[in-house]
Amino acid sequence: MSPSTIEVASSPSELPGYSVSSDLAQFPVKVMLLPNRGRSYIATRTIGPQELIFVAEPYGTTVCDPWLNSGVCHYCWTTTQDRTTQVRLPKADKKGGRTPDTVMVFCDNTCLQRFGPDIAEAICKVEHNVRRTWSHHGAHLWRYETTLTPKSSTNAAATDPLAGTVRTAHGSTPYSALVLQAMSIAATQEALLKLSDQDLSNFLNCVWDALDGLVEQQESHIKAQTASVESSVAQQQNTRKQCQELYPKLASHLLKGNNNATVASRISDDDCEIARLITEVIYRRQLDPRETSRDDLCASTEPSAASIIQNERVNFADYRAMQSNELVLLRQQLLLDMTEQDPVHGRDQITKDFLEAAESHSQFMVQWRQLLSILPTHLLGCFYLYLRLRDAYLLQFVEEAFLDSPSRSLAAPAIDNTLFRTILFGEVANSFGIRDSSDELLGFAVFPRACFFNHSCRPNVEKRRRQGNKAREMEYWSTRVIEAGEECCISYGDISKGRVERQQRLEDMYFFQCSCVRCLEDEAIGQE
Ligand SMILES: C[S@@+](CC[C@H](N)C(=O)[O-])C[C@H]1O[C@@H](n2cnc3c(N)ncnc32)[C@H](O)[C@@H]1O
Repeated sequence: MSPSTIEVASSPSELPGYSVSSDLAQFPVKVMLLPNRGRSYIATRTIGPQELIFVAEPYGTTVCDPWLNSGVCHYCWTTTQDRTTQVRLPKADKKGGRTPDTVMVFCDNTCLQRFGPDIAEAICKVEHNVRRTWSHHGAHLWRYETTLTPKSSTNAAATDPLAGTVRTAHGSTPYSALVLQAMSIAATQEALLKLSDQDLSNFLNCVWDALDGLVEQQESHIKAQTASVESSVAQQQNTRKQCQELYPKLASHLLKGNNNATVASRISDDDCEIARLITEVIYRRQLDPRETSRDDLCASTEPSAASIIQNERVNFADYRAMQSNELVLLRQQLLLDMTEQDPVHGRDQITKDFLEAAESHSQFMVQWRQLLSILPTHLLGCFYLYLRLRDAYLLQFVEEAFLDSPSRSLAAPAIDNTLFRTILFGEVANSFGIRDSSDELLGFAVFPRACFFNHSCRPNVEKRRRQGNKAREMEYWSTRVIEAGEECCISYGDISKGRVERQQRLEDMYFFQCSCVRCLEDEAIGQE
């Protein structure tokens, strides 16, 4: 068995079906691989000062929580207080129900149409479910298929429904085997830190695949019930209730211990922001026919297909091509966990919660909890976010299955750990903050094709938001003459400090050691 892998290409042209579009070809830059700096934009000709050299459109966006209700447009990020033109979603129930909390605001219907009304509606539904408080109330409604086995069981995989098998490309693997495989790669935090990228990646694939297998097995029972044509009203209600309880129960069971304690609502505003961005990306990908028929399109000789590829707008292949920061983030968080008791993140309390394994009832759960005990708190937070999203999507799936008339809205999205990790760890250190004229952070967005701009503490390119109806896009302007073949760099934030402070900030926030010309010069003359 080999665990799933995340596809990270070293150059976009290595991706199947990925071609730099004619849109990109019009700009005087191209992507090249540079020693120790990865891929970067290089000038293809001499660029004059104050030239527009690149325009990027976002693929995933989110407005920060404090601004949700304030009139910041989810499409163009301008602020409008004109309630006569504003569109606020979700819309109030026509039957006169409670006015729902605003999740998205658009300047007007034009901005909504440009964003995509279906996607906006779907994001609002997901947000509603993501914010649902998890508690153990009513958890008895969820019953595992078989009786849980006692602690002494030696053949957990055969008898414990939570220790079943995971479907992989190479057949079925017991969850317990995946957990043991992860433990054989690293059984302590110190060992984890010493792993090569490849081994750490294998380790993470085992852990995430085991989690996926566990939740998919449980979800499949509910999905099977919704598929049953003869399901009576009573059965439907029961399925809905079971669905409502599945994820709180699983989270409690898998991440905290089966002690019937309340599963605290762990979702924070930050998590909701990222959940909205992930959902937008998932829906944009789902609506993109190239994602499902990319190979067919590439093979087709139809002019229409060829022109889609040629003129393609930013798409999920671009997103997938971004550098994933999963491994560096894990190492950073692990070090943080090991070196300091972090009162801000409540490490002690969370660890205690997660490791409350008093009621371990199977060999598998003992091993699973051992594995959890070495993972950084941050990763456990990612598990929670993942379960939250799967919960929200499952609720939507069940609601749709029982609708009397087919819904006009988008179908509940599908998600697995590979897709989730690609989106989440692609966003980390790759998204751009969106600020207003007074430098207030309004939200953030991922511009996949702009992610090839490397950083320099003496940049020759600056980014500006476009104006008017293109305000969602980002422009990149040269700040001086750039010679043909020269690297085009922006700055990743504040470059006003001394070398040591600048480099420390880049390492903490963006996980790399800056080797820009200014840093090298500063270092050569001993400038701190
Ligand atoms: C947004 S990405 C830029 C594109 C990236 N080079 C790639 O191949 O995908 C940021 C990453 O590029 C590299 N990078 C950017 N600026 C750099 C610099 N000044 N010195 C060294 N590495 C840099 C680091 O690996 C950083 O994590």
